[in-house]
Amino acid sequence: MENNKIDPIQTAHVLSEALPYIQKFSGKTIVIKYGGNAMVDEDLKSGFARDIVLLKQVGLNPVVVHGGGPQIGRHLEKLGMKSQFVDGIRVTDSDTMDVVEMVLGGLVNKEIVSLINQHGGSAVGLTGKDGDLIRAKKISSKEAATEEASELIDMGHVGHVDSIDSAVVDMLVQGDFIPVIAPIGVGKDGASYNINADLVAGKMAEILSAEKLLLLTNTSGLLSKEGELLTGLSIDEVNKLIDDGTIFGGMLPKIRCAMDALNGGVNSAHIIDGRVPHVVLLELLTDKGMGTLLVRS
Ligand SMILES: Nc1ncnc2c1ncn2[C@@H]1O[C@H](COP(=O)(O)OP(=O)(O)O)[C@@H](O)[C@H]1O
Ligand SMILES: CC(=O)N[C@@H](CCC(=O)OP(=O)(O)O)C(=O)O
Repeated sequence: MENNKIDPIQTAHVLSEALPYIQKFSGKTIVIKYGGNAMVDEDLKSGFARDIVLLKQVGLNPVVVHGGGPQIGRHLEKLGMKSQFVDGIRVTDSDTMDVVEMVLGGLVNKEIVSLINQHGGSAVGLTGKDGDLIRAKKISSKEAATEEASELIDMGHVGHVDSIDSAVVDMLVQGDFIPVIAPIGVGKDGASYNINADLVAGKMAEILSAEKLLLLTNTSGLLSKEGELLTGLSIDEVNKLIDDGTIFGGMLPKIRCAMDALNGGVNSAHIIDGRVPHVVLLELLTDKGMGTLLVRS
């Protein structure tokens, strides 16, 4: 009887608060990166899927790009395989690539698709191979090198986005489907590439001229060394935080891709806490700004 405690007038007020946002974002594309660390429990996953359906229902065009790093890690562990990371990027040999493709393109992608469809949406799952959506190029050892590393590491099947042909995504959006994209790219020779999901989401937002890029992760946003939430940051401020080590690990590709998306014309990028129920609705359709907002200048 939890619902009895909620003031109905307050509920109506919250619903009414959504109107200007629905009007502002109607017909606009919102790219939502759903990180593996935000897929914490069944209720959260189901709530996320429901919110995506709601966005579509009120006229926004959500495009989901998902990760699944922890899920890949768990499956590699079951198989007795180890992972090495360089700056938050997984070194991916051929055997690891097989597992990445199975977990991201299979398990994780289809779970999200299925949840969205259970809530009345029409989701279609894709990897970058479908419709030649994401062309990838292998990242070179030099590109992957960190300042501390004394030797160059071959990253194997790790790619960066060479180009995106959004035809298949455009077709799905026009047909009122919700695209759900796994971050696997295809090389010129047809080989699979493992691409950090943040990078795919950033480029996808740019190519689709998205209004917003939302990055759902497992922190309340970008934090200072003292643990305070930072927001309204410009590119210069972010660069300083990278240089002084405030931003590290998995946050590095996230921040870099958000900055690239802003430079590429996306209006705003937000790093938000995917562990907060309905964080997508809170960010998009209420007055309460969530997490870290990144701006061009
Ligand atoms: N300045 C920072 N603020 C918040 N998190 C940070 C920061 N620097 C590094 N991180 C790390 O980045 C992680 C988020 O990246 P990642 O684990 O790759 O998430 P996801 O799987 O959602 O992409 C956080 O959990 C945190 O450990
Ligand atoms: C090259 C690379 O590191 N790829 C990532 C792809 C998944 C991902 O990005 O998942 P999250 O968003 O949940 O971190 C990986 O193998 O973990």
